[in-house]
Amino acid sequence: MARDLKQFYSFGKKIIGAGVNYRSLVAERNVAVPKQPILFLKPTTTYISEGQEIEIPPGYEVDHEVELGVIIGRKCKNVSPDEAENYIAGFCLALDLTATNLIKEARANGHPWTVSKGFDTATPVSEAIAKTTLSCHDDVRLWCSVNDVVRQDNTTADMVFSVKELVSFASKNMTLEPYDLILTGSPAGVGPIRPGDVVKAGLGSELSICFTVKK
Ligand SMILES: O=C([O-])CC(=O)C(=O)O
Ligand SMILES: [Mg+2]
Repeated sequence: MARDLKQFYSFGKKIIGAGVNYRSLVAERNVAVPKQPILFLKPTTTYISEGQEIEIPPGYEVDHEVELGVIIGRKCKNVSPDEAENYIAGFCLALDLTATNLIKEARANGHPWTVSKGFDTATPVSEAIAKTTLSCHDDVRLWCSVNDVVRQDNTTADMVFSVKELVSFASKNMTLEPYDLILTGSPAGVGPIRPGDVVKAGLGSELSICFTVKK
C-alpha cells in the first residue's frame, strides 16, 4: 500500500459495521440469528486514536462495543469468501461506540442507526497490524474492561459470519476501497461508559488500547 497502514484511519473513506454478529450477543439479546450480515455505515469523522478522549454528547447514553476491525488493502468488488482474504491488508482493534438511547428509539421506529453510531469520537481505534502479524483472525481473544473490570471477553470464533464472509458480502453491495474499515461486530457484555471512565481493550497478544472518557 502506498501509505502507512498503521494510520489507515487517516485515509479510509468508509467504516462499515456489522450488527449482531456474535452468537453470545444474539443469546444475550434474545434475538434471531441474522440470516445475512446486517451492515451499517459510520462516518470517518468518528475516528479517534490513542491520546484522544471519548466525548459523550449531552443527552447521549453510550455503550462500549469491542470489535475486530478489518482493513481493506485494495479495490474490492463482488468477491467470494475464498477470494476475500486477498483483499485484506491488516487488522485493528476498535470500539464501535453506540448511543443506546438513540438506537433503541431507531429500532422501535424502523429508522437507521446513523445518528446513534455517528457522533464525533464514536470509533476509537488502535494502529493497524499487517494481516500476516495476526496468525488466526478466526479464533483470537477479544476483551474490553471499564475501570479495570472486564465486561467483554470472547473469541472471534463466536462470530455468526466470519471475516471473509463479511468482506465478501460487503463487496457484493458496495465497492470496497483501500483503507476502508469493516467492524465485525461485538460479543456479549456491551455496557455503558460514563465521563471519567477508563476503557481498555485487547486483541490476542497483538493489540491493546486505552481510552478515557472526557469529564
Ligand atoms: O450496536 C448494535 O446493536 C449492533 C452492533 O454494532 C454490534 O452488534 O456490534
Ligand atoms: Mg458494533
